[in-house]
Amino acid sequence: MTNTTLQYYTSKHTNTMHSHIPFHYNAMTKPRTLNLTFFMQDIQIFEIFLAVLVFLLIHSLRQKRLHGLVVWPVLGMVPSLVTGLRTNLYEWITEALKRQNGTFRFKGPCFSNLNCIVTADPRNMEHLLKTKFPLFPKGGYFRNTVRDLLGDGIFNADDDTWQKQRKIASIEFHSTKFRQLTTESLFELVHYRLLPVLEASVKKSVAIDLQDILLRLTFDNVCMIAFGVDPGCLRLGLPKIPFAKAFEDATEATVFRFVTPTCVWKAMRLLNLGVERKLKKSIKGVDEFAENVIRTRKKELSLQCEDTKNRSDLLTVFMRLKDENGRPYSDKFLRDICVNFILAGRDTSSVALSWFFWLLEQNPEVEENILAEICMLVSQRNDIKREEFDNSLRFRPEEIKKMDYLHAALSEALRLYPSVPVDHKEVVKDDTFPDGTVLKKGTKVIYAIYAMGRMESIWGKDWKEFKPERWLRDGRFMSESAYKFTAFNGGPRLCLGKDFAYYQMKYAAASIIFRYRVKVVENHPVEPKLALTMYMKHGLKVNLYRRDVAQIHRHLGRVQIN
Ligand code: HEM
Repeated sequence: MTNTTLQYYTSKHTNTMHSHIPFHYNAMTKPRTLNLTFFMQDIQIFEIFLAVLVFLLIHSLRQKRLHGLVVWPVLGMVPSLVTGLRTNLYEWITEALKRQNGTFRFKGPCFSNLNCIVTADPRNMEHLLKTKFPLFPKGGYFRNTVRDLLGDGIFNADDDTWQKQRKIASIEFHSTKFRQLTTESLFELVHYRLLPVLEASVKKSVAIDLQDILLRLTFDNVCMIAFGVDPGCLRLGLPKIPFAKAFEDATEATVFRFVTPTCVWKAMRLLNLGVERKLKKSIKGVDEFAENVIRTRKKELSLQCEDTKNRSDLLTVFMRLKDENGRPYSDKFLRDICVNFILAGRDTSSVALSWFFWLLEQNPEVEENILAEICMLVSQRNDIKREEFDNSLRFRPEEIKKMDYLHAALSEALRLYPSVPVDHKEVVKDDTFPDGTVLKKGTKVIYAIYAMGRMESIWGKDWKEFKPERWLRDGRFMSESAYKFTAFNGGPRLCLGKDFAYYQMKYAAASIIFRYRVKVVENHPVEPKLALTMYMKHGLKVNLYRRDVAQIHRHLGRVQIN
């Protein structure tokens, strides 16, 4: 660079915005001249950098005002999402939705599969789940991502394949025989397995992971309903069960696909690498178990054993039926049906119960009210004396059904901590949401169930409070619109197991609360895990203490005893 050029730079910079920068030029010293040149170039780069930064800042603030989140060039909203992932993603979504009046468009990099509409607006929910139901199937993206594990089962199916399964399963779920199966299997599990495991921990004075124990309970229970087989996860010693482990690994590895670019996980599957290798292995474990049960059941059915005639589990029900061509359903289809029901009922009730017990500890007045309701109901029995109310008490189905306050408390826990925190649909035809959001064919829609339970516009100013009373009118449980309280989905795809889930949760909760006080271990961290279901990331470590009989009798004393 010549001196003239240098002078040009010098005068430009000293005369304009950088006149404040100290600058000494000595034409006799060549190396100094060079240093100076670089220094000046640095200043230019710095200027450009500063200008870009200011531009980005103004642009980002404008975008944030428009979209609720900062939109970066190329990366879109991904940097904000990373912040959410490092803290609590569900809270992050909730805050973004609150800023944007219930709906926002998430913009990811154009090459990613992250672009979607996120909503928590009840008007949109009704539109999505009921009014325009055919326009919003699960869609190809979801189906392809979970097909290896779920096949063509109810969770993963749309249109005719879904309708067929839904119809048969719905008839089955409402049949007397099935209700009998669910009540009896739960009774056995609670009294002969759950309570002995809990009592053992009390005797040894050791803390237990209540979430793990409840997961074992619901896993055994749903396997009895779907396959008619008890895997025996919930037993003293809490054994490792290969099928349960394979199922857990397979779901975790499948979830991983949602956060991996499609081409990447497909390449990994092809090359049998990493998580995909684990997924393949665990699906093999699930399949082997299913094949074995299906083979044995077929044999039993062909022999017309007396035992099989009374079976009302889903596998046996579907095995007795024929498809539209008059042929028995294939083994693969039977496997898909059972695996999907296990997924649906495996962890949803147990994680809901875990959050419920955690909330209960912070709201002792709610626990007292539940205990009072239980005592009031059992005191109405005319075949038992007050002195006989002890650990051996077993609730009757009609008593469980009448536990309105407990029902309300569980609904309140599900409002704040829904087992399925977010769900997804795909748009198959251009449409517009009632709130004016334009939806193009192929757009993914995420409905934020967790956020919906925390909207002041839906639940009022006291939305933060754990308040079962908000569900009660004159002491009776009053359900809320499925498009405001979306924990069980709504419309034609409303959770099929909702009634059973409430019965199961109420039975297990009442049986525990009647006998024990549940105390969370001091400083035990409680936060949600990122998964399809809202697990507690570190489980729920608790100590159990036998309930004081005097406390039970105090409640009983307040009600009329026969
Ligand atoms: C607290 C407990 C439960 C909650 C919060 C819950 C929630 C849900 C939700 C949100 C869906 C919609 C999922 C989707 O389509 O993406 C669903 C569907 C379903 N649930 Fe549940 N569920 C619970 C327990 C159960 C249980 C115990 C069973 C069965 C034993 C069950 C069976 C089903 C089935 C079969 C579907 C699919 C319905 C369809 O697509 O037509 N659920 N559930």
